[in-house]
Amino acid sequence: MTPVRVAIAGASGRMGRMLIEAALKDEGIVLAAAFDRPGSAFIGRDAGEMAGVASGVSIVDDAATALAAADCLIDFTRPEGTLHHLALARELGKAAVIGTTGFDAAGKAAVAAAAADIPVVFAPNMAVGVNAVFRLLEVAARILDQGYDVEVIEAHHRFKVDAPSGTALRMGEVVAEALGRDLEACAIYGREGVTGERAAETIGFSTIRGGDVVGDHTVLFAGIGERIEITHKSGSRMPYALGSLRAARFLAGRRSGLFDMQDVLGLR
Ligand SMILES: NC(=O)C1=CN([C@@H]2O[C@H](COP(=O)(O)OP(=O)(O)OC[C@H]3O[C@@H](n4cnc5c(N)ncnc54)[C@H](OP(=O)(O)O)[C@@H]3O)[C@@H](O)[C@H]2O)C=CC1
Ligand SMILES: O=C(O)C1=N[C@H](C(=O)O)C[C@H](O)C1
Repeated sequence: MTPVRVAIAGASGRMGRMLIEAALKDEGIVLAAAFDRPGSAFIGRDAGEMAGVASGVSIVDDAATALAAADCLIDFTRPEGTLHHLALARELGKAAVIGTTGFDAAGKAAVAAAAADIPVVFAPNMAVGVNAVFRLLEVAARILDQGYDVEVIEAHHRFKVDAPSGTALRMGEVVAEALGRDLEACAIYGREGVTGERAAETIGFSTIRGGDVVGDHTVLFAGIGERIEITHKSGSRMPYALGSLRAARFLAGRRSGLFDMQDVLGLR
């Protein structure tokens, strides 16, 4: 199969570096370009430098030039950056894999609109294990639909800027959907003061931030006399990177459409 040429946004970021390392080891992928924001101290440096490899690809600051050299954008930056890069990908007719989290409703709608013209994988977590957990949660929620309080607890490193994590929110959506609830109406984000007793239909979210925690997620189903916890713990960012490259290969040859990792993994 022809290798997929990828352009990696946010090349010097935690995920950007991991994606570059993974792309350089993957025979089905060509690192066509890596880019960062204008003014970044990393512009002009070899993209493989941080992985200890000479890639021959310099980090550039011109997203359009980077995308022109590629088949697929891979973007783990911030919502405003991603939407800018996605608009360029749309103009140039390139595919996009988006891992960025923290979008508001308008941002999500903009991603969906772009997918009318180009193929897009948009997922808050690219790791295979987390996507397996989404399915386990569906099953658990259907069985534990009476008498169990649902709480989503997540922990991440001190540098993370959005909360709850995109993964925690998706876990809440999966459980809410399985229980026939509307997450927007039933979510409780943190508690403080005299809150009163817990309302049965709510889904609670708790966020921990500290140190270098890569990403831990637990969904707790708490009943009277027993508790069930479904937990995923990330020990490395590599599973996110490998899932993203799998997503880039999945998009090859597709003309348009909005997909997530459940599609990529054939779990629908
Ligand atoms: N879907 C998934 O599987 C995963 C998703 N994520 C998500 O990916 C995103 C990035 O995470 P992480 O790599 O840890 O973050 P980092 O802060 O380490 O990296 C972000 C990168 O994006 C760049 N950037 C920031 N803002 C903009 C902008 N407005 N325009 C262009 N580039 C920008 C940064 O450049 P600069 O340094 O100049 O600011 C940096 O290179 C987050 O939303 C996170 O939640 C993370 C892991 C897995
Ligand atoms: O910012 C991170 O690090 C992560 N973000 C994603 C999220 O918000 O769910 C995925 C993973 O948990 C790591």
